Amino acid sequence: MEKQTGLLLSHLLLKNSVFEVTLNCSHLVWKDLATKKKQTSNSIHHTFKDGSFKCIPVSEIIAVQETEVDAGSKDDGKWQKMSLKANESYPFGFTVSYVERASRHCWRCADVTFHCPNGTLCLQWVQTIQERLALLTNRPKSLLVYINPYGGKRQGKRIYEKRVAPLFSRASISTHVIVTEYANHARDHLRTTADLDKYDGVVCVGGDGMFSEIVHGLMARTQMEFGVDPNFPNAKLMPCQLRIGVIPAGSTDCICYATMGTNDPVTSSLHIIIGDSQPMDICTVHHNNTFLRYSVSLLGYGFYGDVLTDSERKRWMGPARYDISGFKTFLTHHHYEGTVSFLPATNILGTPRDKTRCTAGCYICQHNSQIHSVKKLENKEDEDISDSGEWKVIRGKFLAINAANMSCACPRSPKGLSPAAHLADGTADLILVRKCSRFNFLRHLLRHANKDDQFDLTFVEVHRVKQFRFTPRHCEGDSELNLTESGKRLFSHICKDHPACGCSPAYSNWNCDGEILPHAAIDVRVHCQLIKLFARGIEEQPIFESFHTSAV
Ligand SMILES: Nc1ncnc2c1ncn2[C@@H]1O[C@H](COP(=O)(O)OP(=O)(O)OP(=O)(O)O)[C@@H](O)[C@H]1O
Repeated sequence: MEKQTGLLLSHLLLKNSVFEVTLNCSHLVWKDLATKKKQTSNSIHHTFKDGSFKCIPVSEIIAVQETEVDAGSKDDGKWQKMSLKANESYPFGFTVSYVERASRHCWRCADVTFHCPNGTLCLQWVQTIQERLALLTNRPKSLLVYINPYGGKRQGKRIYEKRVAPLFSRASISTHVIVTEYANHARDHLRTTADLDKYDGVVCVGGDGMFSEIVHGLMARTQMEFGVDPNFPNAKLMPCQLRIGVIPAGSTDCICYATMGTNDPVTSSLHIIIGDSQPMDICTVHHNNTFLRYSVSLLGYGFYGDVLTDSERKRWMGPARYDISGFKTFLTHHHYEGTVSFLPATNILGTPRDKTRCTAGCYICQHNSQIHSVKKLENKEDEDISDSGEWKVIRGKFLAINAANMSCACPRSPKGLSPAAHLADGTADLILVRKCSRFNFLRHLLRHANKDDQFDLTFVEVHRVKQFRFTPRHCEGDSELNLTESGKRLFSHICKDHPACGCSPAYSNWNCDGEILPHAAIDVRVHCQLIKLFARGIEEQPIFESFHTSAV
């Protein structure tokens, strides 16, 4: 065995074979000595699959610990077949737990147990790997965890206890767990009493609503600490320091799909453990210079507002309520009149019609956020916003007005509302679906799930924006309308209560990340990278296929 500048190289026993095991600053590699010759001549993928060669980044090692050699025989039947001689020659063992990629962006925690000829060597391996892990300062050591026991199928507590807590414990992460007792419990605790200095991150176990609670709590706390008044629409909001982890246990889990490509609790846990970091933009929503809410994923007026309003009355149905309310809202086919004004995002990379997607290490997010940072440093952030000449105004009748801060992909809509939207580029995609026939609207909706472009329709337009405003017609300074205002409001309620009525109500509600806003007239502004998640964006392909050759 040699140890040179942080590198270990040993011949260790793995199952029945002797492997050459090496550790350098960035990778742990093991090769079956018996098949080493074959590896150099054959396809590396083949040798990878048969277990005779493996290379893992140190950054994806979860933990390492000494192992009772006898324990190995319980794990793997093949071990028992090992010759007595080999067993006697390698009486010490250590187990490395690491991230392994499964299908559909899912990650698993895999274990490999190496057997050593002596205790000193075994200890040296364990200590050296632990030293390397200790150098990874991005990993959380202490987490504050909120569990919503009523999200989704009410499995939050069970998911955490059975699938997440054991992984945190294996990675030696300490946790303080709070099971929420009422809606907004987590938000209020974070905003006021939580001792945030004690933690390296906040984890929520629940759905998108629970994530939104955490964002609101952390954002409120951060702005309070820095003396920023969020009621001021042009306030320069301060970014939250603590990263947020999301363990999916909700109905839609849009945030997990957008940031990890799956809603698998183990995958989320592993992203948290290895300390991944994915910045995200946040929208502020104001009404008449009063702060209403933050939005992270979707703001939807018209169709998506009506679906949410209806589905909230059907909470008892569980996740099925979205399909039923969606179908019902589609049939009612209401349109809404109003004015949309927006500030297009200019001088940046990317458009909503791009074929490229926001993926792990997204170049567009990096590039555009740099432009934002430079403007911020030069205090020129508001230059384009104050230039009223750049604002565009569209007045009309709309079936839906959506602002997507991310693709909003989920199993119901695999491409998402805006497939090319970015998580952290400082913009949102504003999608306007004008009044059209029910058939045409169905064509648009169906295109969210097939290969056709949902924006390539005459009644649909999409704009990448930094800021937008919506004023429903009944709120516009129109004297004729003002006279009939109260009558229209009453009329709209009658229509909403009786969906069979053919006419459209005067106004819809805004669906803000699954919450109904109390006002239809809103001002929205995108803030670049205000929060960070324990995630890395969706990986395009299993990275082991690209890194293994250089690492060997
Ligand atoms: N103990 C609790 N009792 C009642 N409501 C709660 C509790 N804890 C959290 N909530 C609220 O429940 C709402 C829904 O929770 P959550 O987002 O976890 O699940 P969901 O709505 O089923 O999933 P999704 O948001 O992904 O559709 C949230 O808005 C949250 O504020």
